[in-house]
Amino acid sequence: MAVHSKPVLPDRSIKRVVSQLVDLYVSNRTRISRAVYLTLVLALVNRIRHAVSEQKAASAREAAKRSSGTTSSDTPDSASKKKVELNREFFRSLLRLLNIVIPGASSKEARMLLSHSFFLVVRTLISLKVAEMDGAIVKALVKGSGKEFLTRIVWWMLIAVPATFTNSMLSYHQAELSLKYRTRLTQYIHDKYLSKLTFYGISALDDRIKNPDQVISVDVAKFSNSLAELYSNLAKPLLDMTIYTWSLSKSVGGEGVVFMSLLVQLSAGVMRALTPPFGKYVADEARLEGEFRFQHSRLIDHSEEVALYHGHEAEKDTLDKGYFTLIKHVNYILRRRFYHGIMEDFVIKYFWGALGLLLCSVPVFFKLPGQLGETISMGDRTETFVTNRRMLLSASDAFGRVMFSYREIMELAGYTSRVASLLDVMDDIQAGHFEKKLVSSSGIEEHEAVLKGRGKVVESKDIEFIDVPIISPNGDVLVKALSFSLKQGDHLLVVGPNGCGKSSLFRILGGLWPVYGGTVYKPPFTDIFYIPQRPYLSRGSLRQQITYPDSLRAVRARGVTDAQLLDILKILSLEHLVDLYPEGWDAEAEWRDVLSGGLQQRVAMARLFYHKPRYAILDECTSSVTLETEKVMYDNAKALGITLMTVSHRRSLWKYHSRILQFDGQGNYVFTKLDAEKRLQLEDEKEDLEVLLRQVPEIERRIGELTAE
Ligand SMILES: Nc1ncnc2c1ncn2[C@@H]1O[C@H](COP(=O)(O)OP(=O)(O)OP(=O)(O)O)[C@@H](O)[C@H]1O
Repeated sequence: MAVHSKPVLPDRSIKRVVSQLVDLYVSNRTRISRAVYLTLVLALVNRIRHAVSEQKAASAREAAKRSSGTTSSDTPDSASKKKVELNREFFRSLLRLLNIVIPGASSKEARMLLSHSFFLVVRTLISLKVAEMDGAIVKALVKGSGKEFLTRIVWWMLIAVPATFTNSMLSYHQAELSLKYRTRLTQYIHDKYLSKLTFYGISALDDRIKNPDQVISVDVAKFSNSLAELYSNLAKPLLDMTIYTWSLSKSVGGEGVVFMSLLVQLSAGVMRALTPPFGKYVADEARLEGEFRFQHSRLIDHSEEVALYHGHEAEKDTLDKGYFTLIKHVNYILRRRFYHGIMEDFVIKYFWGALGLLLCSVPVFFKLPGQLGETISMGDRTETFVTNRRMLLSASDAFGRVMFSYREIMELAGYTSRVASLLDVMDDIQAGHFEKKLVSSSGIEEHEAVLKGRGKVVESKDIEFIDVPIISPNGDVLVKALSFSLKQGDHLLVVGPNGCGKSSLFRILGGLWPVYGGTVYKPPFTDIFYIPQRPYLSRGSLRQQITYPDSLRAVRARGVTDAQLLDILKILSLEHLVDLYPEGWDAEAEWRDVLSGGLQQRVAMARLFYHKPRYAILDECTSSVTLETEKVMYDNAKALGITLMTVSHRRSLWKYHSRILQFDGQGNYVFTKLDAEKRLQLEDEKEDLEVLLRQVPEIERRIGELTAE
């Protein structure tokens, strides 16, 4: 007897335990389902809380770092080459840009986003309804009920009206949002870029941003587009996923959905790990595009010089190199996208599709508690299947789009990094912090220490430098400590060999370069006018060339008439310019090409006569005009009471000055009164002696020959 009972007992008890467990599960199914959902939601909330606190800690660390004066990555060019990842840095940058493009809850952008979101919800609800109607149509077909079928078709057509309107509205909103973001961002950048001489600092004093033009014109547009697109591509699928999964779980059971979601999550995790860093690729591509464009604009700017040198082959080499570097990179991205696309397609379309079908079959093969049970007819079963399948397709499509949007997010990260870097660098420059590759000659640490120092700038009527070093942006010390003073009416001549720092002195005076030490007393910026060797001719009318940077309204506000402007032109024998084009003063042209070098210098002088500043810096600005014109220019400038500060190698200009600052190119200088006549006489004598000295060997040789004879 005992022989029979031994194997049967455990079997029975296992069966009993299993059936008890199943009963227990079925009776508590709703509660278990809720518990599973609750656990998932809690885990999600916890994760978000953790991420937010991490973000806060990182921001605090960064703020502390900034206030202590160090930068996050002190290597030059770090902004353009830094890693692009979905990390804290990305979210910080994105948040900053979001605050700019959507400035507040009541802004136009926020309102449009709200209305966009409304239409996104409407579209999902319509799709849900369509899925149900789909099932009902098939059910009517299976049942063979023609009347019901036709009624359903009419409803189907009716729902198409709001559906198509919603779709068009979504596309319109997306394009409009992208445009609005771009406008906000461009305005913000323009305000910053063109204030406090930031545009100068970016190109001359800092080398982190190579092509600000590319970032402002192209990358900002791409960022705005990408952001607007991503919202639709992310918000809609997320909403779809939630709503469809919820509806599905009602008919196929919550556990099934949770189980499938876990599988999908797992495969998504694997996919993410295998996704190449597309964000970095995009940032690199944008940088290479910028460099290629820059090479082209250089060629346009210097076309005449290149043509005269017959330098087209050399330029072609440079352009080809730029282009092929870009194309090599783009090809590399294409190849990575190809392999990634295969994997993405397989997982999203086929693997998840199969999982979906399995899920849809649940109500067909298994009887779920709460279901209608035996009363399910063929038509109902078909309807459920078709509706579920449709919802599942939409849900998996939504999930697919969320997954695909990972790549879009990475691309957004690329543009975010480019645009945010520009903003960061502009902030740094406005705060007086520059990063530039230092000269490698010697004592980089010493240079770094000097570059960190700051001198004092005091506004005053006269000009005075007290122990001010002249240091180039890459740390080259041109003069260790310069001291001189200049009263109004003391005309100063600055001389010295090339590269000794003559123009740099005026860059400090003009506020372009920082004062690294000592004290500078100087009049306000508006009292000093600068004329360079190659005058800048702006885009615009002839009148604007004379009055630049004053606008027509400013000219009229000053009470200056065209007749007065013509008088200025007459002084410089430029009155014929007004007759050059039928439009006269309003004629617009590319003046840089229309006017010769000498004419351009005369126009620049006319500008000086119009502005009549207290001080004028004349940096080799008469190199292309005749001595007579030069005389007219200087005599008239002095007659207007302008104190002149001239950089020139021309001796003919000495007589207009009473002070001289002479650099020797070795870091030394002399500042004295200038008696032009005496100095000219001395220079003449010196030159005569030098000629004699050069003849001495010849004379000695001749004497030797004569003695030998
Ligand atoms: N933006 C810049 N970045 C780095 N170095 C610069 C920059 N501008 C000028 N320098 C350097 O500073 C030094 C002095 O230049 P500066 O223009 O003052 O010379 P200069 O005495 O006026 O010469 P020149 O008579 O040839 O005009 C040069 O070696 C130049 O290369």
